[in-house]
Amino acid sequence: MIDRSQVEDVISNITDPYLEQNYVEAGAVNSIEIDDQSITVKLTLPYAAEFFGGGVQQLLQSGLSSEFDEHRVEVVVDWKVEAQKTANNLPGLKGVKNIIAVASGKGGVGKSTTSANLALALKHEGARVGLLDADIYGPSQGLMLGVADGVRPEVQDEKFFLPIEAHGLQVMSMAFLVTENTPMVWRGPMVSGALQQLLTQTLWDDLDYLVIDLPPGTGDIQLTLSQKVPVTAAVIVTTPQDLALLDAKKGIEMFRKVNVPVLGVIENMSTHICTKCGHEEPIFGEGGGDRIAKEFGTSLIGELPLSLSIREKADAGSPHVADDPESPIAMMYIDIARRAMARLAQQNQAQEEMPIIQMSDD
Ligand SMILES: Nc1ncnc2c1ncn2[C@@H]1O[C@H](COP(=O)(O)OP(=O)(O)OP(=O)(O)O)[C@@H](O)[C@H]1O
Repeated sequence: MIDRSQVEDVISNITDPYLEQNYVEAGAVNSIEIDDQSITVKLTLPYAAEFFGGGVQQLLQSGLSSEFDEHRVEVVVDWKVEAQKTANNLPGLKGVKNIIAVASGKGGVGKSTTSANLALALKHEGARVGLLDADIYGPSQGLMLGVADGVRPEVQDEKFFLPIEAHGLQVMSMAFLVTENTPMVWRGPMVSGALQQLLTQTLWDDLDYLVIDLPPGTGDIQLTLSQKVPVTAAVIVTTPQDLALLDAKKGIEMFRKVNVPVLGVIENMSTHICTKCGHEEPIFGEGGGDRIAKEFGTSLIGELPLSLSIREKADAGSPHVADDPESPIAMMYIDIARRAMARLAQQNQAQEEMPIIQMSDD
């Protein structure tokens, strides 16, 4: 009779590319049932994996079937996103399991485009996702997600906003509340107050992830927001130029200072792909994102090319992942989303593994 440890041995030879752990050490094995004729393994991945889960199932199925060829092997893979601890143990937000803040050291690096595509990529894998445009100085998510001009969120009980649905995301933006005729002059404290109101007075409906597109920069506003908003973790968007990298470093340092875990760095406009011949060239230099990530003890979770279609699709209100989810560029965003989800899922694990420092009086 086969015993459980033999089955676990086979499973522990298979490493999840996003968790970078095998499925036994990742704690993903739910149950193993063995009898004379059959082996049934149930796995629960800690990140949304509507598509990727199928590949994992096949890998395990073939691995186990070839090892135990006298048995009928059945592998079932599902997924569940758990709420992770919030940074600084702030009370979480109703209806939201995890908040991912997307930040950049400076403006114009593609933070908003990346946030939109990242949110859509999380949704593509089956997660329930919200997107909060906190880029109060230049809110662009409404346009990018094709929300028609003049659309306003419904108000419930004279107190709560219902987020606007766009491409399957629950979206909220200050741009939905003001008109071109009522421009706002924001001062620091007003920004964080308004943003907190947007966050807490929106009725988010059972979200696995809320992506927050933060205002660019690493000044007081961003610092206050990172301390007051119950974020789970942050990602930093940068471009490969030296100056942008320098600012990205400041971003990482800022989150460190306020104890917000950084899931990693996304390098945008990494290379240029020629629309005529398809040749790919690193016009802004190579490997910068990777270097700063390593220098600051985090990692590069993805690179995106400078691509005309990324800009065109975003400008047209239908970002790449929504418009062409099977394309190589959409796959890059989806890959980044999976890596971010996997890192996030490992937050509590990492915290649990941290040594507890005992203080004594003597
Ligand atoms: N990978 C890319 N390839 C081509 N164009 C891109 C890419 N990423 C973003 N863009 C374009 O670059 C411009 C700036 O992008 P975006 O608004 O997302 O930047 P941002 O960092 O959010 O800017 P800000 O901080 O000023 O709000 C947009 O026109 C967008 O379509």
